Amino acid sequence: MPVRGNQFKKNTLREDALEGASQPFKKKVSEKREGLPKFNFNNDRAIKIFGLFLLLLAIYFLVSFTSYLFTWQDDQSYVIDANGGWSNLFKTTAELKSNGVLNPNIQNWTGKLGALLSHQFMYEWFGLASFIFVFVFVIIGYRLLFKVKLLSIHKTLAYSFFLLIFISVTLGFFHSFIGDYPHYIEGEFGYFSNLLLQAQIGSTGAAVLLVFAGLTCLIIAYNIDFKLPERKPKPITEHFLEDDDDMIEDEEEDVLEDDESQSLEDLQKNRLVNRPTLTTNSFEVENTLEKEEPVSRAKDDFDEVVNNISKPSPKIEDQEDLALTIEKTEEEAKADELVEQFGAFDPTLELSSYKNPTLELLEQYGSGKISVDTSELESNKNKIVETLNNYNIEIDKIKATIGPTVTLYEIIPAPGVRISKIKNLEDDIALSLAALGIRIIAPMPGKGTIGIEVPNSHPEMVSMRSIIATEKFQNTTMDLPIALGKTISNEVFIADLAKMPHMLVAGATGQGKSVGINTILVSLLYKKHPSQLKFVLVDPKKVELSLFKKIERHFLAKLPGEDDAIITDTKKVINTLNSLCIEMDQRYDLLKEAGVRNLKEYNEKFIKRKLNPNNGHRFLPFIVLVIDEFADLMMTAGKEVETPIARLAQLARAIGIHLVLATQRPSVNIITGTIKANFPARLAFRVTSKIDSRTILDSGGADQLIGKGDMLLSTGSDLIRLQCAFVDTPEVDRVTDFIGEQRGYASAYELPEYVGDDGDGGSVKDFDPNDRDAMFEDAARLIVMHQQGSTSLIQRKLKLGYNRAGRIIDQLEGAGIVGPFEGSKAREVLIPDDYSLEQLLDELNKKD
Ligand SMILES: Nc1ncnc2c1ncn2[C@@H]1O[C@H](COP(=O)(O)OP(=O)(O)OP(=O)(O)O)[C@@H](O)[C@H]1O
Repeated sequence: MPVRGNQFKKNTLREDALEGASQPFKKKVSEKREGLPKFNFNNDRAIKIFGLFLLLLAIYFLVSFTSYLFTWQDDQSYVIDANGGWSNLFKTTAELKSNGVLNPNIQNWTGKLGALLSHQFMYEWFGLASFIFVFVFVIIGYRLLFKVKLLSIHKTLAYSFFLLIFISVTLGFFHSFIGDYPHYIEGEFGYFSNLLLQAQIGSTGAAVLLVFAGLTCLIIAYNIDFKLPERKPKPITEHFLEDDDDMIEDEEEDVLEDDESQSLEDLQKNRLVNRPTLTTNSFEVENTLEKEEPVSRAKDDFDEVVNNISKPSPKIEDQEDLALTIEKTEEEAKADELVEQFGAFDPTLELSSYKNPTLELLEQYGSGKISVDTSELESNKNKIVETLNNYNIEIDKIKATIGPTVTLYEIIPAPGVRISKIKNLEDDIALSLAALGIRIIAPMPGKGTIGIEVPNSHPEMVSMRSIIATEKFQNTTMDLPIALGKTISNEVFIADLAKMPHMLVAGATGQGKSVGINTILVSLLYKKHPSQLKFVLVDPKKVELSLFKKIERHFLAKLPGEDDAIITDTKKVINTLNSLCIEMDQRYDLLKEAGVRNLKEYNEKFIKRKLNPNNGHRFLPFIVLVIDEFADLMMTAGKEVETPIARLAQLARAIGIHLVLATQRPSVNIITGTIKANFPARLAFRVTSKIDSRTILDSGGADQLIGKGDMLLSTGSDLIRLQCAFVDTPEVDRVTDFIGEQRGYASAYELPEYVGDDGDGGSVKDFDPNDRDAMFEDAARLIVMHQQGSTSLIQRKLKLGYNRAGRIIDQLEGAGIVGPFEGSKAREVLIPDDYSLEQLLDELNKKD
């Protein structure tokens, strides 16, 4: 039975492994876990306790049933129904005696309860087949307590149920030939079932039925073949046959003797070859747990199976079975074997105890119901009709859709009225309705109507909580769902940032832009696991995004060696953007190697263990770059910022890097043509001029919004008016606290290092022996010892980050210790042994 690695690697071990590693963190957690744990079914502890209970119950049943085989006669007068049965459990000796119990001193090794239980199961129910219950309890209990799958629970239950009945009835069948009374061999169930069967179909019928049931079960379980013995071709002469047989026997004996002479040695060798695979298996599993590295864990799994696969597979003996077998490539076979052994790779396993923020952290503002009274609707309708009539525009029909901030009046003009005429009267209509924020949509896309949006006199706030709580959000299958708010017809609006794939956000100061960005970030935090998503946050104002600092070890990405995960300095922004470009290029290389087109396919392949982590493959989280005040950056750095942003926006879609740029000043020198062209999704809060609205949306309208989260979302073709979900700073604070207090990764997600134009970037040609990494020699020895030029080996054994290990391998290449990068294969090791390596290292040291 293969060991299910993923099961081994569940919480318990990991948390133990962590104990030594991060004391301060542990302290925090224990502080948090004051009070008694809640017991619900999902509670891991409750499951373990239940598992333990089942295992102990199995032992109790086993002892009680076994003891029953020897003591049933002594205890019989106590357990039989005629003398009280189960009710005897609580009776005193005197009462028992008066009930006719001959021997109140119970002989069963598990006491009165055991005697009653075993009588119930063995005599009254299923006889000897009752031992199956012990087996079932062990399988389930073991699984729940140790999280190790001995057998499939479904199959165990199904087969046990069948066997319980089958064995009981079969034993009853045979017992019926010896005696005509129920016995603990088959139990009353087996006995009476048999009586019934024999009465209906006779002994022969019952026998046939039992054989049929038994064989059917075997066929279902093992798909056994029924083959008649083959007739051997007739020998030509008897004499020849005898000689031949002798010859064959002699030969076989020789072979056997030879075998014996070899056998001990061979056996030992075989054991040496085969055993370590198994022991490494369990050992490595634990080891990787301590290291907490999902990539190296997957890699160890991979290595093992490569070992296993290279072992000769058992010979196919039955040549005549012409069943069609579909050949799998070696890669696929490897992947299948890995999945079979360890289960699919689970990126969330490293932080398996991570909990998404709860709904209670968010505030419920307002009643959640829209309150627009009919008099307001009526008066607005009359004003619209009057105004239009003043301009000789006849209306056929008018209907209102009430939204949280505005009400949409849809008008069907009388035949012959030109739509452009109404559009031209926009300002006049707004004036006569005396309301700010009127927007005329003529015509309504997809409908033959004209829309007039009129703000409600009492706008309803849309709280983030009310959106997050909806089924639509909870059940969404979007990759990066952002709960933007509600539409004009009061429907929850959720967009997928992964599909957008980048977004420009603009709005004058105080109109809800910062709230909008928080809404986007919080939505994603409610939906994603830290292993699936990383934010790169740029906040030149230094205050807006500072709350997210707390989730650095969970959700933030930063440059290696940086202290602050939230970037406020322009120079660092440029480095980060370029670093993201490198990450993008690396991801493209990985995708190319994996032969897939996008991040989703890549990760699916990785999860199915079809990609070898030895070749640098890793689970790729989405990266969302948020720049809060883009205008500031463009003013100070211009092209230096624009170029990488444009590159990322153009190319990063497939590899899961998405950009959200926000600006107060949506002028053309900030939102340049290049940037605009690559940001099809634009979100506009109220802006101060029509020109600004055109810059951001390519149309007017944003200047006529009413502020406070009233916004327009343009997704290329559509323009949708939305009321942004409101999330206040204290709520964001609570959400980030909730996440920050949980166990996180050792550090933020490390982006590739970007050295800038003047740096050397660790290139081979620039290898300088004086500028070697401190771990250079250790890495060299490791590589030569293993004769395997792999970055991940260095990463794993020396416990280094990916980037540093990558730099060291480049330096090793520069020093001539490993060969150049060879795509999917590990690099060639150019130094054959330790001795040659030490000589080379000496030489390098002399050059210092
Ligand atoms: N979705 C919303 N629903 C209700 N009120 C909102 C909403 N968004 C913003 N507001 C109100 O508007 C105020 C200003 O919002 P916010 O701080 O987001 O503006 P801003 O555009 O980011 O301003 P600045 O650019 O100066 O930071 C908030 O304090 C809140 O009172």
